[in-house]
Amino acid sequence: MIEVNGITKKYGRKKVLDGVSFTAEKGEITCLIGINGAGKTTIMNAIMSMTPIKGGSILMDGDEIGKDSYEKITFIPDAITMLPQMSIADAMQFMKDFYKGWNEKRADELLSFFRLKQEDRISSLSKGNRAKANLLLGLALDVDYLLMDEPFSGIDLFSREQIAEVFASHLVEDRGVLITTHEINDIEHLIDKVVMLDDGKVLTEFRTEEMREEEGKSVVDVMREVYQ
Ligand SMILES: Nc1ncnc2c1ncn2[C@@H]1O[C@H](COP(=O)(O)OP(=O)(O)OP(=O)(O)O)[C@@H](O)[C@H]1O
Repeated sequence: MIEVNGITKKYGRKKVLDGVSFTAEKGEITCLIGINGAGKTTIMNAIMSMTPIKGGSILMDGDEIGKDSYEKITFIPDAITMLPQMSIADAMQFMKDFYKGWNEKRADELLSFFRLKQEDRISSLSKGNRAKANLLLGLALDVDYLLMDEPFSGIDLFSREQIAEVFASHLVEDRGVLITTHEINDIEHLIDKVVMLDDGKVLTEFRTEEMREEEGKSVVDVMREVYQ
């Protein structure tokens, strides 16, 4: 489990995270929802130790996050970080050379699942295929937790559906997924837990099934109540 306990972050005098706490369990998809500037990316960066936090703590499976955590977690940013002149095959080879946890079998499976061609250059890919290649590179790593920043951002309906399908498949298996998204409609049925943020604070945190069964509300219903 990833436990975020009361983290605080300031940029200059501006408090961008103000005592944020939530948990993300293994085997579940947890979704961070919030309007632009709510603090979603800053939380992801804090979990990956890419930005220092001022107060609070972040634990993974009971231990404070540190350099050993990188064996267990990966961050898939909203844009592919590979050089444009690389082919998908080059990018996969790069990952294989640099990451112990590269799972070649899963990478090949993802390649055919997304119908990507190894020989295609990153620069020649459509936005949707670039997002899929980006996901492939992260999902093929044998880690327990996957952090994904806006995997659906700016891509067409069919690509979004295909990406959503991967979340429901064995390719994610029993790993813990923490995702930020605005495109809640495509994955609402797949999400186990929602954390709604505004202005650096958690407004509400709930399990989607409980919300549906006990209050008869969808995630979008709760979003309307909370943000409007
Ligand atoms: N390097 C930085 N320097 C100063 N302020 C920053 C920096 N990075 C982020 N911020 C501010 O921190 C706040 C939270 O930003 P963050 O990117 O985490 O939000 P977000 O919820 O991910 O937004 P978006 O949906 O637009 O990606 C915003 O007000 C942003 O302007």
